[in-house]
Amino acid sequence: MTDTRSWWHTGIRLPVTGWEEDDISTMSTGPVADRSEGAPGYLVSLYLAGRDVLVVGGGVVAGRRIPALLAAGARVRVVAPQVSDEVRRLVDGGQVAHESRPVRPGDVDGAWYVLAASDDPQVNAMVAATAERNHTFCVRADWAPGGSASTPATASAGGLTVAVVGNRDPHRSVRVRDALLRVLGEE
Ligand SMILES: C[C@@]1(CC(=O)O)c2cc3[nH]c(cc4nc(cc5[nH]c(cc(n2)[C@H]1CCC(=O)O)[C@@](C)(CC(=O)O)[C@@H]5CCC(=O)O)C(CC(=O)O)=C4CCC(=O)O)c(CCC(=O)O)c3CC(=O)O
Ligand SMILES: NC(=O)C1=CN([C@@H]2O[C@H](COP(=O)(O)OP(=O)(O)OC[C@H]3O[C@@H](n4cnc5c(N)ncnc54)[C@H](O)[C@@H]3O)[C@@H](O)[C@H]2O)C=CC1
Repeated sequence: MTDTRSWWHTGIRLPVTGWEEDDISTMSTGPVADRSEGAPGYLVSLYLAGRDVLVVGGGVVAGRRIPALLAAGARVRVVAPQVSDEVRRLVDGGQVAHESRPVRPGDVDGAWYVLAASDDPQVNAMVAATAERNHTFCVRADWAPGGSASTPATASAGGLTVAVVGNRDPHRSVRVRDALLRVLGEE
């Protein structure tokens, strides 16, 4: 049995403790709405040194993003039943903590930033909705409008970092990022 609480600006009901499959139907639209209205993101640079970051899922997307989190000094905790060889190497090397099990809502507690990168949309929806309730920014890897943050295509050169984020077109963002990197090289 799960206690639920109305969530003020969407009416979505979120579990206060525990999480059952049945809860998902009440939250699967994710935290929502404004994103589809085309408002641009407000760009910031997160200083994550010593701060807890939760990564849900330990596959291809997690493996691509965790190195950048570690480079920023984040304390990365991966919760996933299985991890890729790349993530396994980071776990074995002591660079990230890993809990080998399905994620639970309480895992979001205390995180400054969350990556919902499992391959199960319902799980990502639960994680994004729980992060929303906690006022923790969250990227949802399978369906960006359901999250509250996006991962830009980035590169650093000459003491500058460029970040390109578009409208869910990562290949275009990568092309523009690479073009900007050439400009940085000439600067
Ligand atoms: C919106 C955003 C939100 C976020 O996840 O943060 C998002 C969303 C989604 N991406 C999807 C697919 C892919 N994305 C990539 C690659 C990258 N995606 C990245 C960022 C972002 N991706 C965010 C902002 C993007 C922007 O607005 O510009 C990059 C730039 C940064 C990074 O990941 O580090 C990185 C390039 C890194 C580099 O090369 O340097 C690849 C290629 C690959 O994996 O090799 C594929 C495989 C398919 C393909 O090839 O097209 C899907 C569909 C998932 C599905 O099919 O279920 C969604 C979901 C959706 O659009 O809702
Ligand atoms: N945003 C982006 O840039 C991209 C997004 N995607 C999307 O992101 C998702 C993940 O993609 P990949 O990393 O390629 O998948 P993957 O199959 O490599 O890894 C999935 C991970 O999720 C974990 N997982 C499954 N159920 C879980 C649960 N209940 N709790 C915690 N972890 C759980 C698995 O153990 C595994 O570690 C997919 O849904 C895909 O659609 C895919 C490519 C790029």
